Amino acid sequence: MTLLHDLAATIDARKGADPSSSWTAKLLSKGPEKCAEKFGEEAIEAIIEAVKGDREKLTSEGADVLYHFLVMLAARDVALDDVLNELARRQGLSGLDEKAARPKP
Ligand SMILES: N=c1c2ncn([C@@H]3O[C@H](COP(=O)(O)OP(=O)(O)OP(=O)(O)O)[C@@H](O)[C@H]3O)c2ncn1[C@@H]1O[C@H](COP(=O)(O)O)[C@@H](O)[C@H]1O
Repeated sequence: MTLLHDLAATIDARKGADPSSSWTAKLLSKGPEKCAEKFGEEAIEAIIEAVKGDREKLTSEGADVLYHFLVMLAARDVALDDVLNELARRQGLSGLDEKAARPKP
């Protein structure tokens, strides 16, 4: 189990929990659209710090992004392992080669 797996398990365990007891439960109770919106906000905050070049704030915002990404996945019942398996499938395949092999319109 990695830290991300532990966090995903904690997030899953918050499904249906009392929204007043946890931020995750509160966010999940608002539905997948709200979870996606929050992920988008966090991504934009990370982008701003990346553009500014503030490494410390980008690190902190990056953690927010990863956490809220996992919440967004959980809200749509997508398992972290499914995303990791997709990444594993792509391992060793150059992004440039993959793009060149796409069917031409
Ligand atoms: N990693 C996180 C994590 N990262 C960020 N957050 C919360 O995400 C919320 C949103 O952060 P913001 O700074 O955007 O807060 P905001 O109030 O929306 O700010 P504005 O948009 O209003 O400016 C805050 O309440 C943060 O505390 C997190 N909340 C929980 N976790 C993990 O999830 C676990 C379970 O948490 P609970 O569900 O709260 O028990 C925790 O033990 C942590 O491991």
